[in-house]
Amino acid sequence: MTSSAVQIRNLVVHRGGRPILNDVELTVGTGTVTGLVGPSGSGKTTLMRCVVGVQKIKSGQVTVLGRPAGTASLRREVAYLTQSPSVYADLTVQENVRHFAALHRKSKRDAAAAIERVSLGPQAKQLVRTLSGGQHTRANLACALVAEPRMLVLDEPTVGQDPLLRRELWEYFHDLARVDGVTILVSSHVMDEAARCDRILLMRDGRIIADDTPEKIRAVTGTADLDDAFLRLIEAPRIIA
Ligand SMILES: Nc1ncnc2c1ncn2[C@@H]1O[C@H](COP(=O)(O)OP(=O)(O)OP(=O)(O)O)[C@@H](O)[C@H]1O
Repeated sequence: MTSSAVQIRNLVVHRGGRPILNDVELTVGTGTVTGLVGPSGSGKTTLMRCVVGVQKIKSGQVTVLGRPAGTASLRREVAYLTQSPSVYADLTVQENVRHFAALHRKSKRDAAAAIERVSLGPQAKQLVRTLSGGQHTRANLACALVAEPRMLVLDEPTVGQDPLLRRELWEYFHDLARVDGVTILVSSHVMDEAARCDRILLMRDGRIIADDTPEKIRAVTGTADLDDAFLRLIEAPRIIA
């Protein structure tokens, strides 16, 4: 039986007095990898913040793993990787990951495994502030992974990563989904990454304007290339409600 990890109904969010999400409806199946794409400012981060439960909403419902988003018990089950890394700059990678491991009652071995997962073994004893941008993001990811969350919400996790690491991270995300049933919601600006998702949500002006598999999105727009497909959808005449 496929259950849903996320259910969003009639979600409206205003920020700075302006509507940012407009009546978003969404169901995300458990153990799937869903990609969130769309122009800068279209509302991807805001939608992810709603799922994590850190965004004030104007109206609607957001249910995550059967509970209202933001419920205290979800903090251990939903990990959120933001665009601004939240690891401690003056601690080493290992100290950071061990700290998050302890918060989630995980062992030092779990911490070491998470560090290996993101290929930071050689930098384990390095202070976070001396890491490169891509390494910094991976240190943050290791801190999220060590909790073994049931849901991972990742805001552009592969920014600054080289192609080999990007591929490894995506393979790992898919393993987590398929093998462990982890639900993954991930934003990206890179279309070849979006193509790796089971399903793509394309946002424009705070609405989901396309929601399908990469193959179907290509077919519907009559293009072989996802970049072109998205441009066609983004540039299509706006629907007047
Ligand atoms: N604190 C805030 N106050 C007012 N407006 C905000 C605030 N945070 C975000 N916004 C606005 O909300 C809109 C959506 O922002 P959001 O960060 O969700 O977009 P995004 O699709 O994730 O963009 P990007 O791809 O550039 O990260 C933008 O127009 C942004 O300027």
